Amino acid sequence: MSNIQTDLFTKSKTLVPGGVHSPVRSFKGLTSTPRFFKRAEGAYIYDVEDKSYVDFCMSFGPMILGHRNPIVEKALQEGLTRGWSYGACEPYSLELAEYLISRLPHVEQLRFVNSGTEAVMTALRLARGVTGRNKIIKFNGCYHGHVDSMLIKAGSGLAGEAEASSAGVPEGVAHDTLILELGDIAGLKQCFIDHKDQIAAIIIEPLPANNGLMVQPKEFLQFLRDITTANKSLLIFDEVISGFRVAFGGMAEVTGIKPDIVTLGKIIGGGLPVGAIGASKFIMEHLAPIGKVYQAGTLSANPLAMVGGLSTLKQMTPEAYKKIEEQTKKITTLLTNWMKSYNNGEFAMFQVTTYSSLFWIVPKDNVTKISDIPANLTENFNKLFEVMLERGIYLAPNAYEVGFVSLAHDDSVVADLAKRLDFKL
Ligand SMILES: Cc1ncc(COP(=O)(O)O)c(C=O)c1O
Ligand SMILES: NCC(=O)CCC(=O)O
Repeated sequence: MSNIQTDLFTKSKTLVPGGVHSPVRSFKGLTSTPRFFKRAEGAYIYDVEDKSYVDFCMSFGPMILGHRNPIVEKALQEGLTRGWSYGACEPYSLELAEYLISRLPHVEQLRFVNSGTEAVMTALRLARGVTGRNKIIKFNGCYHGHVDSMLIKAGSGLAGEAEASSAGVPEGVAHDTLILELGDIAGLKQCFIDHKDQIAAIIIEPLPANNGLMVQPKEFLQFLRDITTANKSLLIFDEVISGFRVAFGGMAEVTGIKPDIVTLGKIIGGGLPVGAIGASKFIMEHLAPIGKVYQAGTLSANPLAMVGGLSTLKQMTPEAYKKIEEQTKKITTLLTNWMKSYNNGEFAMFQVTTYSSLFWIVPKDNVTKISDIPANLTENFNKLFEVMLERGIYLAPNAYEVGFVSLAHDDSVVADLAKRLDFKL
């Protein structure tokens, strides 16, 4: 590692806590220090010394077309000439809203915010406002952004920690979050008995992808739908990662299960800061200015972000989804075979769990809940990560984060990946 990178990190640590603006960038537990990147293009990201990396972090998901997609870039350049924030009504959010609503059968209205975290924060307040109840059920290992009440047994940067919960969350807030294990049907039934008429909503990542990739059986999601309906509680699908990633309509489309409220983010901004809450007109009209649930934002529905989102989504055709899944298969097969043969089987314990264009490198198959995750995951992942980094392959720097493939990961990138791994295709 060169001094240029370590010097930047040293400087960064004097200016920013831990040297990072988000903990999952920090290379915690790794031998190397964070790479500082100066530009990105297609499937590649380039550090300040101009070393290229095949990027499988892809900004943690939004860049489904790859970096600097020319159509998005042109739309953004045109957008810039119109000014980039008005704090007033504009037509660009209507176009994006119309595009989304016409394709999401469970959404009649939506509201744009600036991040997935804001979307979840609003969804929870809305669920409470609609039902007049306070308690929310969340699942161990699911991450819903850095909302106080959701930072209890959360995933992402808290995954794998003994407590997996944040300091600074008042007891009163935590009291209203009920934590269950994924798949625990008996526990859920009991919970609805113990807290009769108090549960506002169940929130779940219908494809949990923040504690590794813990694919849930459809029957479990259907059970959540049924038990919430039976108890007049709401079902919130947090599709910040899975929305427009696994299919245009996310896991709601894949499973045919309709949530009452959906939270969106990442891809719907195409790499600019956007989140959204969507639901029926009845639920959404509980929001101010019509309803009594307050929600607001200076930069909400930022015109440039709206244009970034729409120009991204318009390129996600059924063929595009087919293509990205084909490329993911090629990449994960290559990685699996390489790991089997590398250095006398040093990484042979790993396999690659894949769902659509997401993947997770893990020493076990069929992980559906936290207790299935092998204890040796981080130790082995950290070794693998360093080898990959050295060879110019950038995974998210944490064993519990998933890998993201983009449409820019074409066959030439797959061939280059093989070359970087010294692996014959
Ligand atoms: C499922 C899920 N919900 C919410 C969030 C929070 O989104 P943001 O980081 O944009 O605040 C994330 C972020 O990774 C997420 O994966
Ligand atoms: N899977 C977790 C994230 O995407 C969050 C990224 C961040 O908080 O920086």
